[in-house]
Amino acid sequence: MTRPSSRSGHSDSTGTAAARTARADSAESAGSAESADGTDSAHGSAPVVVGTPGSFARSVLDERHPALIERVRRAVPYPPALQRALDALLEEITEGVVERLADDEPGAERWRDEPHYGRPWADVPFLWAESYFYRRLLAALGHFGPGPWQGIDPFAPFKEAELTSTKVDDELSALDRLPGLPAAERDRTLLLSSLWGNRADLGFRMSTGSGGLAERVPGLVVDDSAALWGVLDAGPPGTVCLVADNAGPELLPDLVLADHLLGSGRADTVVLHLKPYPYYVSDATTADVLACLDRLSGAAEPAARVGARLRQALRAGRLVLRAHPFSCAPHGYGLMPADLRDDFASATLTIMKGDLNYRRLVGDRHWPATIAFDEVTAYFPGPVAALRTLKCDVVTGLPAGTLERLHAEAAEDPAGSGAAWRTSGTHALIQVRA
Ligand SMILES: O=P(O)(O)OC[C@@]1(O)O[C@H](CO)[C@@H](O)[C@@H]1O
Repeated sequence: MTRPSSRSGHSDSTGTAAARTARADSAESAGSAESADGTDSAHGSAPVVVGTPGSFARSVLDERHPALIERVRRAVPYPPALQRALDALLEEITEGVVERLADDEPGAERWRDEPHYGRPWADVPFLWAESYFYRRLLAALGHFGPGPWQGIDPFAPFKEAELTSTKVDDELSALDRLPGLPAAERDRTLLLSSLWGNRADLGFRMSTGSGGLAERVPGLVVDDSAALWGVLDAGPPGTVCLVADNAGPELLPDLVLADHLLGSGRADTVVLHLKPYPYYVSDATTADVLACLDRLSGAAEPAARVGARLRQALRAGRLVLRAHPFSCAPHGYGLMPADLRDDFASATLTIMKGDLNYRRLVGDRHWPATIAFDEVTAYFPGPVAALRTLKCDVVTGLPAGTLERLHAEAAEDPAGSGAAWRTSGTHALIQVRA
């Protein structure tokens, strides 16, 4: 069942978007350390990712976005007027320049002063272009209404197919092996399940050999998990902010991890940050959390018990859902508004899930892969961890030896593109700045 998501748009509580972007751009053009996304670095700022010909970003703009329009068109029987709006968007992103939202589009005023209109989509910051593409797609499909398509999630068919697959039942049944594990192994298993869930395949299987977690560990290029638990165990339980990424196969292990943090005394409150509207195809909204709770409650034990505890935690205010408009903003967290900054500053730890949140956390830039994670997250107002499978060019905090090994492996792989480890989802990282 697809629950209509709430009506909202990208609000900007730090003055107009243009003022922020102009300030950041001028800072960047002045060569100061502050970058267009607010991330500071002693190294100054690396080049912002744009759709350079032949780049991964360009393949997303030229191939993935047009393909997504066709997937959405096939999955939902939209009427002729919305089909025509999809046609117009497809033509614009493949042959045109960035156009404004229509003046009568709900929330258009928050995008009006952005500085990228009239430029080719490939020339503007990739993070901005992707975010704006999804906002334009929802506009084309009447998501913000008024009208019969208001609140309809165009990606619901894809999310539903993932969540109802029998593979999820198999994975959830593996939870029955958790109670028998030593506490430290339970911690590790649930953390790795949440991490690899970002690869959109549940990782509860604790067994080695069958593609279980042990087999995936070689793809872990940075593992700061000990530091993560160290932050959580350093004092009395407080608030953990879990910034969610994808729904279904990623959100389920994220929710199980949240239940574990609450149940093992690592957190007295978990604030689950969601998207206020459908975004990047599978990003999780409140409707997706409710669908996951239904899925858990309908599964065999112990998954059903986890679902019941999470429902109780929601009712008791120990699990809090948050859908801040900035979660769908086309900027890095370096430009986050004050209220969101306060959330993260007051948390024992903020856990950022997934590739997009990583890009927004460190800054969507071609950083040297070995630049310290602490350095590019120095602006962040509290302890922060990233759990992410690598699905784009941006990476930081790699030990030099690891980078050399990855380059050597890529060079030996005749089929490889030389940088597949950066974008294929086969590698992952757990990074912490305490
Ligand atoms: O945040 P997620 O879901 O882990 O990954 C999202 C993402 O990898 O998909 C896009 C390519 O389609 C990237 O630009 C973006 O970072």
